[in-house]
Amino acid sequence: MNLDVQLDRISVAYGSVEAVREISLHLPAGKIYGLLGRNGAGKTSLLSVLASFREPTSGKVTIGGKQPFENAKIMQHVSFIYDVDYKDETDKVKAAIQSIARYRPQFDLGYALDLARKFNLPLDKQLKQLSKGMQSAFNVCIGLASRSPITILDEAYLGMDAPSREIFYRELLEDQGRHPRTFILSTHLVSEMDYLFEEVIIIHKGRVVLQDDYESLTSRGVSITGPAAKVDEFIQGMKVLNVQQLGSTKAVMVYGELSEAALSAVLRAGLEIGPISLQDLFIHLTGEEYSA
Ligand SMILES: Nc1ncnc2c1ncn2[C@@H]1O[C@H](COP(=O)(O)OP(=O)(O)OP(=O)(O)O)[C@@H](O)[C@H]1O
Repeated sequence: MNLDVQLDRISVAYGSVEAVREISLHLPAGKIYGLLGRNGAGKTSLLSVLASFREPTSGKVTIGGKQPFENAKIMQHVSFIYDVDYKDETDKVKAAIQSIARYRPQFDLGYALDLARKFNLPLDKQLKQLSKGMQSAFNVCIGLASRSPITILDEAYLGMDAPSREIFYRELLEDQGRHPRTFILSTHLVSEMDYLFEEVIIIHKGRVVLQDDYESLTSRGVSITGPAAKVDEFIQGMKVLNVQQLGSTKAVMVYGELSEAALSAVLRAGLEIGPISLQDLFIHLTGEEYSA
C-alpha cells in the first residue's frame, strides 16, 4: 500500500488568525521529513490536519489517494505523537503500553518494552507521576513501537535530556532501517537533528518557504568571503541570505545553484567558499527580511 501524503492548498484559520496559508506539499512514502518553523509558524496546525485531528479551513489532504478525515482504514496507519497532558492519567506505564498495543495494528510490544528499558522508564509508575522528560520518552516509545507507516512526531523531545534524545535519534534511524516508513518530525533543535532528515520543509508565517532534500539544500547554500567588491561581483543574481562586513572584507551567505565554472571562478578570484548549515539556512530564511 503506497501511503504518499498530498496536501493541496491547505489553510487553517482560527477566527481571524491564519495559521496555515494555502500549503501544498507532496510527501512520498518512506522518508524522514524535518518540518522546521519558528514559534507560531503553523507547524502544529499543519500536522494536526495531516493527522486528521482537525479539518482544514480549506484545501484537501489525501493519504494514499484517500481523504483521511474520519476514515478509520487510513487513520490506523497514522500515529500523531505530541505533547499530551498526562496530569490525570492514572494508568501505569506498562499497562498504558499494553492497552495502546491493542488498537495499533503494527505495534511491537516487545520493542516498546525494550525502548522503555533503554529510556529508564519505570514500568509500574502512573503516567501522571512521570517527569516531563519521562512523559516525552514514553511518547517516543509509543511513536516508534507503533511502526505506523506514517508517524508524525510534533516536538517529541520536549523535556528529554541530551542522552535520552541521543537514544531517540539512534533508535529512529535503526528502526527506520528495519521497518522503513514515513516520519515527519517537527523541531526547533535544527543543528542537533539535521542529520536525521532526508527532506526538509521550512515554513514561515503559515507558508512553505523551502522544501528540498537535505543534501541538495546544504550543497546549494554557501558562504563566499573576500574583498567586498569581488564578492559583490560574484553574488549578482543570487539569493543573498546574509551579509557581514568587517572593513573591506565581506562574508555573504547565498542560496542557489552554483555551477562548476562559477565555483572555480570564485576560487580563481581568491575568494573563500564555505558550507552553510541547515541551521544557518533556517535562521536566515525565517528572518524578518523574508517575512510575508
Ligand atoms: N486553538 C487556537 N486558537 C487560536 N489561535 C491558535 C490556536 N492554535 C494555534 N493558534 C495560532 O496559530 C498560529 C500557529 O500556531 P501553531 O501552534 O500551529 O504554530 P507552531 O509552529 O506549532 O508553533 P510552536 O513552534 O511555538 O509550537 C499561531 O499564531 C498561534 O497563536
